[in-house]
Amino acid sequence: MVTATVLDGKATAAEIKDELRIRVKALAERGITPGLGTVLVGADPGSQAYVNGKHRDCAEVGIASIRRELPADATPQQVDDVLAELNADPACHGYIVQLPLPAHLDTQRVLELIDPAKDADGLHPVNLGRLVLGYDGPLPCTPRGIVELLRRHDVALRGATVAVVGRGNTVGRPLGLLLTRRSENATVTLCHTGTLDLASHTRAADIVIVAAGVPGLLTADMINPGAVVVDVGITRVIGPDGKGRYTGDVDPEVAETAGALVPMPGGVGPMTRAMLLTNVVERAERG
Ligand SMILES: Nc1nc2c(c(=O)[nH]1)N[C@@H](CN(C=O)c1ccc(C(=O)N[C@@H](CCC(=O)O)C(=O)O)cc1)CN2
Repeated sequence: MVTATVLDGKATAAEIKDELRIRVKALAERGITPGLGTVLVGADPGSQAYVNGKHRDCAEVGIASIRRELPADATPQQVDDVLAELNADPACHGYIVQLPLPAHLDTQRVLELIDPAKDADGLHPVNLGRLVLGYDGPLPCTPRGIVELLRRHDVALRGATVAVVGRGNTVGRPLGLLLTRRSENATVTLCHTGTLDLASHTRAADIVIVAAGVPGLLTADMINPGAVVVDVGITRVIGPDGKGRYTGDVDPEVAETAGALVPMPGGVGPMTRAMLLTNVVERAERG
């Protein structure tokens, strides 16, 4: 039985898109149409679906879409050329390279070729460095989406103890940085595969955010009753019926012990998409 309050990321993302539509109209009055570019290498069905979703979102709020697709066996030079073209295109205010890239491409090298000013995902080392230093810049979309969702649902971060499970560069590590900024002022424990006795850290936390990519990792006995739990995990598993489905890092029984739950699906994913649009609109507003 779900007794936790469900923090609905889909509904909150819809609210944010309504707000963005108004900001995009104001930009149109100044003769500016924000443009989001996507670079997709290969034909992974999941990645194709995410990229399609991003362009649907753009159409909903009035952002122009710029799509670039390369075959799975694209050479590093072909990728470099596409990035150079988007870096130079004034109609493109920000763009993303859909991850994961095929194994023969060096992801870090590719991300470093993005003009930091057009880094809509906030994953360029310059922008991660700005986050470390507390300077303004595009923020990574998933961490930003989590903080925004908690803020809009009045989950107090100031003084809260937060256990973040996962130290990846796209979610866990930047999320720890975001939550410990002066404006958020949470106290964070960043847990990872080297953490001894994970449950002792999650049980001590007011808020537990799980981004480990391990289905069902967080079980009900690992949290303080009433804690706020955020499921960031999204792993494709094959069910007993032989069909693929996505599963989160939080065991369903957690919903009986947690005070509030950000579920998967319908939580962090839609917020990630909304933050991508926000990063592009902010960039266009800065001119
Ligand atoms: N360049 C990037 N690549 C990837 C990112 C990213 O932020 N930037 N994140 C993921 C994929 N992703 C966006 O690209 C993404 C994944 C899932 C969702 C989402 O809304 N999921 C749904 C559930 C699954 C579904 O219905 O398809 C949900 O949580 O409700 C949005 C975006 C890896 N690559």
